[in-house]
This record gives sequence, structure tokens and C-alpha cells, in this order.
Amino acid sequence: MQVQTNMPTNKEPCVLALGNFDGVHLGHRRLLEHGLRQAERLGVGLSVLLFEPHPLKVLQPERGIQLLTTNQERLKYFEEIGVNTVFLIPFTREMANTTPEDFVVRILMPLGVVRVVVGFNYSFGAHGKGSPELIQLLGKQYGFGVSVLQAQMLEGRVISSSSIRKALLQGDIALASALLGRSPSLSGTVIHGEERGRLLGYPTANLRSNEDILIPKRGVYAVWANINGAFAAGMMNIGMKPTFHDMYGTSVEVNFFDFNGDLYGQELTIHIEERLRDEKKFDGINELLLQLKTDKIKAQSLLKGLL
Ligand SMILES: Cc1cc2nc3c(=O)[nH]c(=O)nc-3n(C[C@H](O)[C@H](O)[C@H](O)COP(=O)(O)O)c2cc1C
Ligand SMILES: Nc1ncnc2c1ncn2[C@@H]1O[C@H](COP(=O)(O)OP(=O)(O)OP(=O)(O)O)[C@@H](O)[C@H]1O
Repeated sequence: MQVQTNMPTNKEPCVLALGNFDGVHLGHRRLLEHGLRQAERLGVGLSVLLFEPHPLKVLQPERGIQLLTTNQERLKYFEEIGVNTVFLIPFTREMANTTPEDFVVRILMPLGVVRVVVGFNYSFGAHGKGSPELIQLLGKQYGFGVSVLQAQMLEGRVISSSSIRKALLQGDIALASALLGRSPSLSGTVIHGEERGRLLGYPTANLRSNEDILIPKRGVYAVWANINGAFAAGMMNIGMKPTFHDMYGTSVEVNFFDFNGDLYGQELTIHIEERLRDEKKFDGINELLLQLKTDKIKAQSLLKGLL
């Protein structure tokens, strides 16, 4: 898969899928699969146009965006699905003010678009005024086809990045997984913690993720990661360690059951399988240790099926 950060000069014909694709969820997958079939029928490749940073970060910086995927993760999923080219175009305030027609003429046409694939709720151009109907009209005028995919649903619910964000903030891993079509994950770099974990007999990898990435609801989760090519089961705590601190920022830490080694500085992707419980303030270390033992047994039994 090619990633182009400059406007192409060769203008190879392509089918182009449009949107943010945060999370690359089931709805996105079905849209991209439709794009692949169209591309095959037309004998061209499938491209995706992505704005970087996410438009909401530029348009509503005060809201503090909470993304499901990093750029790297989105690109990995696109590659797995079979996308040929990703155009990564900077999103600026000027871009936000582009009229729908200018967007088509200045951005889409130079990409060699023969067909555009969008979802039923796609919006584009200044104030999000461009709709699927408008892009169909512009397609007729400028000579490219347009597919508008109907709303992809799961059990009566429209699949969307926002509904997945909501599920994760409520700790509903089952719902988030069903909408994503895979377990949710959280990536980050292993940093130094307070080094209390190893004294407790539960050493933890403390994770720092990109500031724009969503952290699920506080609590304890059954998780796994691929460490140096091997499956590693574990349990993760997202929280403030109330047993030890009155005021503390949120930390994300994972105790892997059968791993012994140095992870500092490593990039890890933690796959979240199930939420086990809320974080609690315990009356001392012994109570916490008893609970951790129970958590471990529960997580191990849940994760056994994944091996
Ligand atoms: C699976 C798991 C569950 C935890 N649950 C709690 C909890 O409910 N309450 C709490 O105060 N701390 C909890 N902790 C955090 C511990 O209090 C301890 O501070 C931490 O493991 C050590 O942190 P460190 O790596 O920064 O030294 C949990 C840790 C893990 C790994
Ligand atoms: N459930 C769905 N069914 C059909 N098309 C969809 C669905 N979800 C997204 N799309 C389409 O996929 C493309 C990328 O969508 P977008 O990034 O806006 O995702 P989204 O899940 O709708 O996000 P958000 O919830 O943040 O609005 C767009 O063309 C959009 O219309």
C-alpha cells in the first residue's frame, strides 16, 4: 500500500473512499469492501483520502478529540483490507472553508477519481454542507460515478465511531467489540511507573498513549498483547490507584501473567477482551492483593479461549 502526502502528478485512475474512518469499524469495512468490488469491476485501484489531523481537532479544538485509532493503526487496517493508496492531506481552516464544488475540482479531480464511495451520512466542504446527493450531482457534472452506501446497522443501531467511543467510555466492551468487528485496543509506549507493582508481586507495564487517544472507562480489564511475536495474557487497570493516592492522574497499567523482561520504551497494543470490575479503594495492601488474585484467575479463564 502506498501512502502519498503530496498531491499526485501521475493521476492514476482510482475509486476513492471518503471519510475519517476513525476505528475502521464494521460500517467502514463494508464501505471499503464495496469500494474494492467497484475498483475490481473498473480495473483500477482503491484509494482512501484522509485528512490529517482529524477535522474535529481543527474545527473544535476546545472539545478535546478522543480518537479510537492512531494514524498508524488506521493505515495498518487499510492495508489488511486491500486499499492500494492512501492520500494523507493536511486539514487546515482554509480546507474547512472550501466549497463542495471547489473540493471536487481542486482535491478530488487531481486524484484521478473515476468513482467515489461514501456512506449515507457523509458530509464535506464548508460547514459540512456537501451531502451524498450533492456529490452525486457533482459527479454527473465532472464525469465520475458515485456509490452511496446505505446505513450499516447492528441490531437496530447505526454503526459509527461516535457510538463506539460512547460504549468505551461506559466500559461496554461487548458492544464496542460488536460494532468494531474486533476487540478494542489501546496503544502506547511503556514508561516508568511508581515501581510499586513489582513489590506487590504484580509488576506492571505503565502505558502512555498519544494525547488524542480515547482511554476507556476506569476499571480492571482482561487483556492481551503481542510481545516480541508471542501472545501475552494479562490484566489492565485504568485508574487513579485510590488505595495509595487521594489525587492522581489516570494511569494505564498492565500486569502480564507469564512475561518476565524489560518493556520500557516499547510500543505495545493492548487488546481489551472484557471488563472485570470497577477500580476500588482498598483498606490496605492485603485486601488489594486478594482482589488481584481473583482478578487474575478470572482473566486467565476468560483469555484461555484465545490461545
Ligand atoms: C489488574 C490491576 C488491578 C488494580 N486494581 C486496583 C484497585 O482496584 N484499586 C487500587 O487502588 N489500585 C489498583 N491497582 C493498582 C495497584 O494499586 C498498584 O498501585 C499498581 O499495580 C502499581 O503501580 P506502579 O506500576 O506505578 O508501581 C491495580 C493494578 C492492576 C495491575
Ligand atoms: N454505519 C455506516 N454505514 C454506512 N456508511 C458509513 C457508516 N459509518 C460510516 N460510514 C461512511 O464511512 C465513511 C467514513 O465515515 P466517518 O469517518 O464519518 O465515520 P462515522 O463512523 O460515521 O463517524 P462519526 O460517528 O464520528 O460521525 C463516510 O463516507 C461515512 O458516510
